[in-house]
Amino acid sequence: MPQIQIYDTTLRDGAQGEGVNFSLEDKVLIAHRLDELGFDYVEGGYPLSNPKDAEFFQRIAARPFKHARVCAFGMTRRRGVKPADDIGMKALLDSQAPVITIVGKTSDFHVNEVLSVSLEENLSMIRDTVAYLCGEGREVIYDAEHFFDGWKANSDYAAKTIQAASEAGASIIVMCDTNGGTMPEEVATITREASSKIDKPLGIHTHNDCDLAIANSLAAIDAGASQVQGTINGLGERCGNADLISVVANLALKKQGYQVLHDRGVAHLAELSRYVYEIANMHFRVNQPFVGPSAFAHKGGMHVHAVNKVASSYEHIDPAQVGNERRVLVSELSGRSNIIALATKMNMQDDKDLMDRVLQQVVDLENRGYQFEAAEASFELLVRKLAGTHTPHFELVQYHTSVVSRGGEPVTEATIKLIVNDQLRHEVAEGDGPVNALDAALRKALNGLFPTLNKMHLVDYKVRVINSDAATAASVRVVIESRDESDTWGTVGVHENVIEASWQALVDSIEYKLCKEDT
Ligand SMILES: CC(=O)SCCNC(=O)CCNC(=O)[C@H](O)C(C)(C)COP(=O)(O)OP(=O)(O)OC[C@H]1O[C@@H](n2cnc3c(N)ncnc32)[C@H](O)[C@@H]1OP(=O)(O)O
Ligand SMILES: CC(=O)C(=O)O
Repeated sequence: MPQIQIYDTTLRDGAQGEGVNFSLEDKVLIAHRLDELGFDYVEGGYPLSNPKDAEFFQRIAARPFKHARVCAFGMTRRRGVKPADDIGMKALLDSQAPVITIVGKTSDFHVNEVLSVSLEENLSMIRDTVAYLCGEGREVIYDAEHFFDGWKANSDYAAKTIQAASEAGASIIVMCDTNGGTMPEEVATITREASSKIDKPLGIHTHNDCDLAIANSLAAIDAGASQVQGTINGLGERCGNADLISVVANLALKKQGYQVLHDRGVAHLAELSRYVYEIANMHFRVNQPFVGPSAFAHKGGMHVHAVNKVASSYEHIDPAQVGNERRVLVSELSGRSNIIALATKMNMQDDKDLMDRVLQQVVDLENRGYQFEAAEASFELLVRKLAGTHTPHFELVQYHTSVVSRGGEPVTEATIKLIVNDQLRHEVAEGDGPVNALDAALRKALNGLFPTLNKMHLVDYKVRVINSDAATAASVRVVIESRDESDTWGTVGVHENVIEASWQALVDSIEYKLCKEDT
């Protein structure tokens, strides 16, 4: 079975994506995670570009990878300069990286119009650079920039560029669809043509400008490429690079005959994807294939009915194969099967009368603007309340919020009166806004009695107007996402008053946490 090398460039090409900015610490953490999961190459950055990228390689040298080879990225020598005198070469060698990835021009158009050198000088730049770095004992991977565009425009010249790199000692020639505009059938044809021109293996590096980066990567592999470059979650310049999460999952689970990473790596793809989003401080792409929270989320009543009988009826793989999980969503599109599937977690699925009442209540509440898809914790509390098994941990007597501005920064305050364990608790707190102040006052009133609340915090707060034609009398829906050390959960509140809607979602969030601790 051919082994396909997985080359990650999240830390270099991924960092070229808009809004992506990794600290040195972030880069080191991600790099080690990739190594643990069996990635073959990890490109750490461009040492000439900035001190952070240069330092990255020192950090990896101090704590080397177990499996992966670390690569430093750079371009061919500058025009008219000997490699030994080129500051780019010096930075690459100083990085001590055992692998150096060199990008060079393939397209005569780019050589003439962008680099502004003769076609011959570009060939010398490629040859000299690769030979010099190989002579210094490094493995050199050659990234042929604008490879497919160059090949279509002038295949003779494009072939000469990769022959120069190959003959100078590059270990692999990587065909780059730099502008992301190539179609899969062109990738396949050109890969076959290119492989007849050199006796080195080929790799593929694609961009997603036509939403074809993954298809193009797979097309090249089917046509004989043995390395695929890409990034976690498809981060990268413009529309991004090929998403290695999907590339790996497709190679390991959908296509026959390829070996990638090792089993442990494939089963941890969901975790890896979320880890990188978390470190990059980006939101998950909910419908991201294989690993997104919605990738195996079933909403339509007929789907859930079938999945409850045979999971494969609406799932192309078992979600556990990539470390994801099946979810059943509750909404106005639900049938009894959705409710039963969720109530199974609470062991209440056999109470048919209860299931009917829950379904009725969900449909009524959704009609009033509630949504339970992102508020599974509110749904669980609803089921417990209808079943008569929920004992609230506290009871509201009253809350009050105020915002006072005397021309400067407004001061927001909340007071709260609660009955907890038959005692009246009365607390006041300030906050950035009314919801933050309410949250602070509520915690003040409860923390002493329920210390586990210290471990929970709100991670997201969303407000949405749900019947906008009613102008200021419109209802709003508030969805709060909360987290503790092990779980994330969503709660919902709906009211004409945003504070009351927030309060409902806040109370559900805290009640859910306390119920979780009771069981
Ligand atoms: C397809 C890719 O993604 S390649 C990677 C792209 N990534 C980045 O550019 C991020 C890191 N880059 C950087 O930090 C900077 O661009 C540096 C340090 C590399 C260079 O900075 P500067 O010297 O200020 O040059 P600048 O970025 O303005 O322009 C690029 C220069 O490289 C030259 N160049 C471009 N490609 C190549 C190449 N393959 N070989 C040699 N020179 C090249 C250009 O002609 C230009 O030089 P010129 O101004 O003498 O014509
Ligand atoms: C090398 C590279 O990042 C590209 O050509 O897209």
